Amino acid sequence: MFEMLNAKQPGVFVLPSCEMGMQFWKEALGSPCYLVAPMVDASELAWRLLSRRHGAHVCYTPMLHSSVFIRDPKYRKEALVSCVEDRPLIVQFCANDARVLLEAALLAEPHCDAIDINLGCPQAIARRGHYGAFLQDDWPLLTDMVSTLHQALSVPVTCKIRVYEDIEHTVAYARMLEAAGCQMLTVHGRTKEQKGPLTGLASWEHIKAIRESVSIPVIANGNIQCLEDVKRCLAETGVQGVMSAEGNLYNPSIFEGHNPPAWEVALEYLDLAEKYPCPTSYVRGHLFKLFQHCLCLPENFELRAELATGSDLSDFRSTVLQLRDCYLPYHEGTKTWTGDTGIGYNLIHPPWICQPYVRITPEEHLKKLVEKQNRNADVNQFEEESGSGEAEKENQDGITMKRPREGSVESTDSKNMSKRKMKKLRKLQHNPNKNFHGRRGVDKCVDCPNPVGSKCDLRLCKACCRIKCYLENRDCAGHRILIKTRREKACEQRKAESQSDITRGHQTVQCEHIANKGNQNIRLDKTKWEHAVQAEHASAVSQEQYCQLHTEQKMTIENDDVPILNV
Ligand SMILES: Cc1cc2nc3c(=O)[nH]c(=O)nc-3n(C[C@H](O)[C@H](O)[C@H](O)COP(=O)(O)O)c2cc1C
Repeated sequence: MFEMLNAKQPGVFVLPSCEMGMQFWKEALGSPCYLVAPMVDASELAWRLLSRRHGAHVCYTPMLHSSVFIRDPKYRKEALVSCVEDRPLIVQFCANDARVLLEAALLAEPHCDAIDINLGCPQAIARRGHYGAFLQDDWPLLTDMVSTLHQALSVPVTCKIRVYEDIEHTVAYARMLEAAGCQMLTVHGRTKEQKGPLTGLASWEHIKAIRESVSIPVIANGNIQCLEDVKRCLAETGVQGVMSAEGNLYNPSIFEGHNPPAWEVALEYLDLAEKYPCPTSYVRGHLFKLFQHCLCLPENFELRAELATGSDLSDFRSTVLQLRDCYLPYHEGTKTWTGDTGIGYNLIHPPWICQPYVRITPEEHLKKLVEKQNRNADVNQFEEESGSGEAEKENQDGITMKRPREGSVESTDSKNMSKRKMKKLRKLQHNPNKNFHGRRGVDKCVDCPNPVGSKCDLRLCKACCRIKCYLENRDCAGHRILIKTRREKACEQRKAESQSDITRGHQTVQCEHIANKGNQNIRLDKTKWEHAVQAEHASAVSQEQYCQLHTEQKMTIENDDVPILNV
């Protein structure tokens, strides 16, 4: 057998990393086939233990931030809670610096069986932080990170990746990681563009191609909703194991091939969460997923609100027990379930049974979007013709705006707000926390039942205060809301710039380019946006100002998730 020198213990010979990988999968992990994915806010200790009781062989921690992990002992303590039953355990980090990652991994290695690097996160936050799937084209950096861990750690380093569209390129990527010292590779068979409503199906073809080209163990991820999918995936791709995320969240017994009533696993989970506490938001998130179909039924809207506002485990337990009391007679057959959920789609099982969450396909999503746009266009045309509701008008800057209905949030001072902010404000205005009935010693906000900000002169909660400040152009020192100050600052800056007539003609062209995009959120190239943030204090920078200040720079208008400049 081929052997090589061990850098950690000179004079000792070790297996090459590919063979170490197989040995690691067999001996340290116990030849696992069923793996529970790393999941932010969801694969916490209590959930991992529940999943292990129901067939999971290996679990991952949620993704941890390597740089925060090394500098913040509190984060470290809270992020890495485990116990003896919680093995084999893989700790996942995101990172973009080999030294920082190594420092974090050295702190975590005594508590786990391997360190995983997240190379699959496709979210905007990963783009901004430069980690996850946004590192997939920086092969020298990845080689550095993987090889640094491989040489210095006493536990193996593993990676979780997404695929490229091109199979050959994907295979080359996997081989590069293997050569750098990665000892197990989890392949999520979707590209980094396949996310949110465009998630679609994962490609097992890509996973199979990787499996056939590397010698380290490969774990398949994507399209796993039930045990039949697991078996099919193992047979079709030849991988060593299969990882589930959403399938596991909606049915923690997925690997047992069992679909239990939701209250059974929910009560078991609540017991575990009592023993191994975690933030209530995680518990609430799990219960919402377990009872997703029941909570969509109109007769359960009150229980749904109860779950949304529950503040401790006893509140959650009470909601679960009420749901159980409601559906147990149907489950036991003493009452007859008609099978009509009235929620507009068909379920494989009755709604109280844990079952997969089936997303609409990207094609359906796009079709719906087009239909919605057409409907909106019809409404706008009707309103314009009849002179009612929203119609388009031009503001002083020549930007086309929707004319708002009177009395709505938009009606007062909306031209400075982005669509996203408007949506948030509208939501807050219409959905204050109606279930807050006041806590002892805490006054209610003047405008809604939420608790008042203790330092707010207006006697409002933060959400209402922000709305008031937007509408009345004011600041709130207590809530540290600086709307008036920022607007004034922006105004002064604009005035100063309009006095300067350098490259005036060029500026006009650029401004038109921006203005022609209407009052939509315009997505700008990240580095330029960051430059704008640093140089001109983002919140005070409008698109127009940005444009004036950067006339020479060619702006990229992207169609992807990057920070948004608010007008
Ligand atoms: C709630 C949630 C949190 C996630 N957090 C992480 C994470 O921390 N690290 C990671 O690599 N992937 C994360 N993912 C992605 C999953 O690990 C997995 O790759 C993806 O959901 C596809 O698997 P599935 O089809 O079984 O859901 C997360 C997914 C979900 C649903």
